[in-house]
Amino acid sequence: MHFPDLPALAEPDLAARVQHALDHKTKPLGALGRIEALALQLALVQGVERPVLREPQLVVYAADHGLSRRGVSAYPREVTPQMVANMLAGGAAVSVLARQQGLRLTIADCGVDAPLAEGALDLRVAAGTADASTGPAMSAEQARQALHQGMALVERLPGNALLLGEMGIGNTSSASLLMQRLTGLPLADCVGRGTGLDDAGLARKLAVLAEALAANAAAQSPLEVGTALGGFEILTMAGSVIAAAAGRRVVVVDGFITTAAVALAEALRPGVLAACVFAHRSAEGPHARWLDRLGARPLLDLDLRLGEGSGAALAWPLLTAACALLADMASFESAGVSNRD
Ligand SMILES: Cc1cc2ncn([C@H]3O[C@H](COP(=O)(O)O)[C@@H](O)[C@H]3O)c2cc1C
Ligand SMILES: O=C(O)c1cccnc1
Repeated sequence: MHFPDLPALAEPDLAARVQHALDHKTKPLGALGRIEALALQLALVQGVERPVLREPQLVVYAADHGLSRRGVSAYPREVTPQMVANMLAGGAAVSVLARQQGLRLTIADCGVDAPLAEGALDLRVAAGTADASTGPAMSAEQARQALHQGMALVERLPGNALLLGEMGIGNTSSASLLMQRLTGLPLADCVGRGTGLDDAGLARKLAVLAEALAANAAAQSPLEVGTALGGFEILTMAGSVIAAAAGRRVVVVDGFITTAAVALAEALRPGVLAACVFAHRSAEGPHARWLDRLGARPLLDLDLRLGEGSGAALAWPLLTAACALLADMASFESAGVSNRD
């Protein structure tokens, strides 16, 4: 499988110029804290001293999972198409936030187990994955198709920012399985309550996911692991992350499931992480641990555990603020403010 080359984002000269500009703004040195680091990252992603964010695209990647028939979620499988309809009708949390933040919202059906909803983008691979507790979730060909469609989608979208969202009952299970295989941590450290499982539900989820690991132990490479344990929405998203990073777009990562897509993308095409801004630390138990492993420091910590791209949308104004401050704040010199010695 061929993935595009990534631009070299670590340009020491550019980084030094942007840091110099930030250091000479009218504020105590470093006083805008992580907003300064964010501005620098956005400059490096775009390869310019003054990054400008244009036509941000929030894409919700939706699909069903064979595992959702095994009692791994607190909610039934039918919720996936129902929520897709709700998103398209404007009533989901992500619909409200996208509207409020001026983000264009695309609902990409990557493999929902229902007919294509009117208004959804058709990236359907199949009507849900196979049950990963008994074998691979998808075929190698399906994995390739999902990755390709994710890359092609980004190449068609305008703008220079991709905000990741997802919908798919059971997809915290797929994300947990990917986390286990990509980090090597014990399964129990990779599994959370998802939509709100109780203790008995969590124990059941753990047992089913242990079966899935055993059934797919032969998968070795990142592509094989994604094929065996992924979902169509997660692989499509991973393809989009690679294409976005290759095209110098910033990727705004949401919660646990989108982190799975980004971690898989990083395993497939090392370097994509440099283009990723992690919006928030999800309340899904293992998310904090995975972020640590990735060396990622999320912007927000709001106890969100929704997905859909809701956290990415909530963090969006911080990115636009970082660009505005870098572009428009006066320097000590231009404003005639005395700098420290
Ligand atoms: C009404 C509803 C709206 C949602 N929006 C996002 N999710 C989130 O919950 C699902 C993952 O959790 P699990 O693995 O436990 O099924 C995903 O669809 C995710 O986007 C929702 C879940 C529900 C029930
Ligand atoms: O962190 C997330 O994205 C998440 C957590 C629980 C359920 N759905 C999504």
